[in-house]
Amino acid sequence: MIKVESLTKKYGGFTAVDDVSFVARAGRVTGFLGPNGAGKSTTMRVMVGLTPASSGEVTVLDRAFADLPNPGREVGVLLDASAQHAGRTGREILTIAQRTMGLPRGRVDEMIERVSLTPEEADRRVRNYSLGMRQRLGIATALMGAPEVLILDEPANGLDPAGIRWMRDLLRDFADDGGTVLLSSHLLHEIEVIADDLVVIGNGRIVAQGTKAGLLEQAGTLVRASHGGAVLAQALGAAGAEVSVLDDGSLRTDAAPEHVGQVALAAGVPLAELRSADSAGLEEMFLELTADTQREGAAA
Ligand SMILES: Nc1ncnc2c1ncn2[C@@H]1O[C@H](COP(=O)(O)OP(=O)(O)OP(=O)(O)O)[C@@H](O)[C@H]1O
Repeated sequence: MIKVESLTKKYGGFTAVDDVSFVARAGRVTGFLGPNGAGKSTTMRVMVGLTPASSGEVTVLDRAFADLPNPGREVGVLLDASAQHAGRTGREILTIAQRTMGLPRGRVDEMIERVSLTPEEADRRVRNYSLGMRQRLGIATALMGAPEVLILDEPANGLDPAGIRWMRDLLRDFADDGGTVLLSSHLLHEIEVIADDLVVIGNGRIVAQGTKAGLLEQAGTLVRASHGGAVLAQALGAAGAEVSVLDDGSLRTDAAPEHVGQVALAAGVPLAELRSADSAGLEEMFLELTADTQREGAAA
């Protein structure tokens, strides 16, 4: 389990992480989601003792990371796949990790195989690795000590579609075996398939958190009128529903689809589409929640 309590991180006068609290539980994959610069990496860096907190605290398995006697055996960390000595081979990097953690030598080959690097690739210098190969090497290092917790910053970066599926399966199995997985992404679709819980951050603040199912429910209903969208929005508002207008002119509302259908019928508005919000609805909600932090000013 990872517990973040009222964490604040300031760089001079700038608050990168602002009173953030959440828990990543054992047996579950927690997706840490937010646009570029939202504060995900900073939170994770504090988590593993690379950056001191300005206030608040983070515990991993009920202890501060610095107090874990052999951290690699308890927490697997992948923050920056490129932060490796470029002149070393993948095998050398894994061997250093294996020795530091006091593990049997055979563990290196086991991990190389686990992340599907070929022996020839493992003997190549990291400067010649593709980004996807670096990620695989980083995941191999993180898994080396058979930890209970995985903390991964944007692990899907650079992986091809088959690699992304491979990683999903790996993380799913890890959580199903009772492990805790926290993984960050700026792309909802990248983690929503695998995450059980989501923590959404924007501008250093948590803007939503909960189970994926609960957040999907909150994402409500999507409705698109053939014409008369404004009339429908007004009628839904008059019926006590919350309504927001999306970029394509469709509406997102907290009213149930059945209720929306009744309101549309009463208002004489023909519908082109009516459905419970699925992942597209979650994406819209994510964009709305973090709208003021999106550089492109996306969302309604
Ligand atoms: N050492 C530092 N000094 C000053 N500001 C920093 C420092 N490290 C991070 N920041 C700022 O803190 C904010 C949060 O950065 P962070 O890297 O945590 O975001 P992120 O959510 O991981 O973004 P991305 O998805 O782009 O990786 C950014 O505005 C960043 O510029």
